[in-house]
Amino acid sequence: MKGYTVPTAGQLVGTVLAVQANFYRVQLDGEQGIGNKEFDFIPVPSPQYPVPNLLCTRRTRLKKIGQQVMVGDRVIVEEPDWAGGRGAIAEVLPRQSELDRPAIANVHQILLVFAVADPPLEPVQLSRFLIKAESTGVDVLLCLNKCDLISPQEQQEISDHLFAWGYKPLFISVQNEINIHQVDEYLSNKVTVIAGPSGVGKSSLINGLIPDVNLRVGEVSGKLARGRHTTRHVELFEMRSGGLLADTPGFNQPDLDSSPEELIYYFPEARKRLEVASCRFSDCLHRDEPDCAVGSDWERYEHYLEFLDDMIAYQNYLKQQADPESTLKLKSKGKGQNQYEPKLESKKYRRVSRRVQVQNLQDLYTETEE
Ligand SMILES: Nc1nc2c(ncn2[C@@H]2O[C@H](COP(=O)(O)OP(=O)(O)OP(=O)(O)O)[C@@H](O)[C@H]2O)c(=O)[nH]1
Ligand SMILES: [Zn+2]
Repeated sequence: MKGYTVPTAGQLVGTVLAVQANFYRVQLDGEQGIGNKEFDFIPVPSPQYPVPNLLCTRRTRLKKIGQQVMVGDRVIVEEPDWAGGRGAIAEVLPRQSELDRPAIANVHQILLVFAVADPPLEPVQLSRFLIKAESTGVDVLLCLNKCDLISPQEQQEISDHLFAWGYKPLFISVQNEINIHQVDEYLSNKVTVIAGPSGVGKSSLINGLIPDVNLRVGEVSGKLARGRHTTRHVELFEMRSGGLLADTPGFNQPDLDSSPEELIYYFPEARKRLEVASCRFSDCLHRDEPDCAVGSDWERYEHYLEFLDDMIAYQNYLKQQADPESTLKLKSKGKGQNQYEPKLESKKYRRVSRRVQVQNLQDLYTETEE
């Protein structure tokens, strides 16, 4: 082992990879010494942490001003203790973006993974995930796994549909190692969140991208930031390519909870039309209004109408809830579909209450870290 050198010039900047009890695991930037052969810091890189990380506390000053530190945050680290692998976070740099589920700052892109077969590709479900991803405002990458299960013709058909939707999917096969290097390339030096329904091969893919992550494919436990009590745990994993990857807690149908007016902008093919023309009415919902610039002659129009109905129903529900005279209650029919029924007793909105529960856990988690 070589001696360790402490960089003198400039500040130490790094990225928060995980929050553990009262500590923040910070990966220091390459130019600060990590990855730079002149420096050979302790702790020594391990297969689990290819780049040495510092376990940091949060400066009292940050606590006083109520500055939270979240996974993905870019931070300035002071008082590095290289031998002990410790440091202190002195400052949080301004966030470029902030996702709430999972709670990660500065995400560059969402990698949406679906399978072309087994489970079958369901257009409405894919659309729903795409809409949810688009609504975050970060870039969306679409990977279609298990391409070993379909013919080139079938692949072409899917590709044509998705092109009409405004996407250019990358067909991959984790099993046959098709285009995996391409995924690695897309993710290199970026912060990516992976999402997608169950069984499409996310864990298998992550296994291939992250060294020694030891995911047990097809099992419930041992998964990357997933499983029974891991929904609130968020962590960025270091990829061979230098990128950082976070998994999302498993969910099959993401909630569409933005406002109905925004929905159209989450469809790239419709958004394109609105970039070159305007509807007659500024509050046009693009259903049957006269002189609508969006129109109905596009493949996903039916999806749009379905999601719009969901969102309007959800908004009405929220209004009803605010009204103490409310007589409606929401019943989830599963698969993201909701139904409003006369309220028998004053119960809380189930889906919201579940989310509130998770949020409370998250708050609790953050609080205990203070
Ligand atoms: N044919 C084929 N099967 C694959 C491929 N990739 C993964 N699988 C299989 O698909 C099944 C599901 O894979 P997982 O990696 O557990 O899927 P997941 O998306 O993580 O699923 P959840 O953990 O439920 O969210 C496993 O049996 C894999 O072996 C592929 O490229 N081709
Ligand atoms: Zn319109």
